[in-house]
Amino acid sequence: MSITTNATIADFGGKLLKLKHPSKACNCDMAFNLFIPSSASSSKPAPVLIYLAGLTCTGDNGAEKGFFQAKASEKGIAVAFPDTSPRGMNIEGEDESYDFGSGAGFYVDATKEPWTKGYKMYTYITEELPKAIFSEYKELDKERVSITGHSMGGHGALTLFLKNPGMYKSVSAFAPISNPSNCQWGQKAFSGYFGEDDKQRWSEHDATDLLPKYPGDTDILIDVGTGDNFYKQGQLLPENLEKAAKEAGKGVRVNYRDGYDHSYFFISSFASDHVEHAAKYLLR
Ligand SMILES: N[C@@H](CCC(=O)N[C@@H](CSC=O)C(=O)NCC(=O)O)C(=O)O
Repeated sequence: MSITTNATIADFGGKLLKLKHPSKACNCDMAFNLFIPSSASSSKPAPVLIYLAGLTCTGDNGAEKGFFQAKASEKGIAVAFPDTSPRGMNIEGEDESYDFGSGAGFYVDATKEPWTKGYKMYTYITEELPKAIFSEYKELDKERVSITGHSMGGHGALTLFLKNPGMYKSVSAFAPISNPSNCQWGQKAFSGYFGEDDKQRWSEHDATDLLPKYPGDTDILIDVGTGDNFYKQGQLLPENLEKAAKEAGKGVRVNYRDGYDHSYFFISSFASDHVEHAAKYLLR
């Protein structure tokens, strides 16, 4: 699987690569960004933190506005910033709304036509992208991977971690969609990608349902802004995840950040805390 380098940008002592590769899962070329710290080498490979972005985003948003690289460079951690959906599938309705279709893959494998044609972001993030990255970049360590994400990407980070015990060393999230089966964004996405009636599958991609079933302890870090309009509208529902954690005796720490909104100003303000959280597990 070949990766094309479209740009190499000096960044916090390391390099930010703008990349593209053919994806079988998504049935199209997928772009992504990859930050490699200067400390990474084939004899001392760097661990990787995956950052999953939210609705309307590409792999550029986190790389250009998230401010992860400062702390990642200091800690010697690489950061991968994938896209949020396949692109250009020519499916009717694909570009009609910001919260479904292009830019809104929800990190699931669609089971409902016509979305099965390429909306396989779960397989892409858990299998295909890591395979491509680790076969190309010997300076990165495939045994040490953590995951984080924002909003829809926070949902992705939490569910991929909880569905795959051992795949990721740690998880954290910024303003995650924490209980998608019970909010408008999640209901629209799951109805479209899985069908309205397949509630079992909805539950298999819902962090609040998955957490109690996770084998073992968790140490999940979440930040949410109290000025976040999507939080106020009930799209995020972190309290439901906290309640599930309390009942199941799992570790989830939600920091409610006074006055912060849903934007990259919020993400960049707390990005270093999330890299530190990943570092605790990636570097031990
Ligand atoms: N256009 C939409 C709002 C879209 C939006 O706010 N997207 C967020 C993620 S929301 C959850 O996944 C985002 O990260 N946007 C990109 C950015 O650079 O800020 C609307 O009008 O409501």
